[in-house]
Amino acid sequence: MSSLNTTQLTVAIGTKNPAKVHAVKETLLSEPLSFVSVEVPSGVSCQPFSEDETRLGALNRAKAALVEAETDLAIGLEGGVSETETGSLMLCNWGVMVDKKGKAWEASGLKIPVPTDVSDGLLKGQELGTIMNERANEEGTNTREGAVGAFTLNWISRKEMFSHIVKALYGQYLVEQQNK
Ligand SMILES: O=P(O)(O)OP(=O)(O)OP(=O)(O)OC[C@H]1O[C@@H](n2cnc3c(O)ncnc32)[C@H](O)[C@@H]1O
Ligand SMILES: [Mg+2]
Repeated sequence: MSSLNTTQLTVAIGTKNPAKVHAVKETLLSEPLSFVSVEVPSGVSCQPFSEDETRLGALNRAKAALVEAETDLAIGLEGGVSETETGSLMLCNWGVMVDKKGKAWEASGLKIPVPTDVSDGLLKGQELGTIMNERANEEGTNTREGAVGAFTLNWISRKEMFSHIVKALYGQYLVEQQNK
């Protein structure tokens, strides 16, 4: 595992959701980076319903956060669902990192089937966050363990899942710095 061999860089995170913010900060803790989190629009629907829409949401967040916070780099993370060929739903998650020169690095994360009782609600137009809160009988599950936590009995948390994406983004960024 390599590190960034340069002076301190600033990184914007395009959300205030702690599950995402902590995923970025904790994963990149040892790097010469400082972070700022900013609330930005995803530019897609509240409940993205395809890989492409989820990926675009992550890209839009990254671009908007870079402009808003005027940082060297920015990261956008977005959660959604995608439909399989047989009509069932999968949780899907995307991340995009951008720099000031307009370069972008992207990665998708874990995909896991959505149980039918949850997908029934999604297909009726309900948001995943709302369904998961009702199921758990508490608010804000999307800021903690998330749906992926509920579907795996917390063997994988939302933060951990996004952390994997952040590693993939940052690793690709480092490869490009090395090849310069
Ligand atoms: O504040 P932001 O960054 O928007 O955080 P969010 O939890 O709303 O996250 P997304 O916008 O990326 O997620 C899109 C939708 O999918 C829901 N969602 C996605 N993944 C989820 C998860 O693991 N647990 C609960 N809800 C999730 C979420 O509530 C939104 O309705
Ligand atoms: Mg959201």
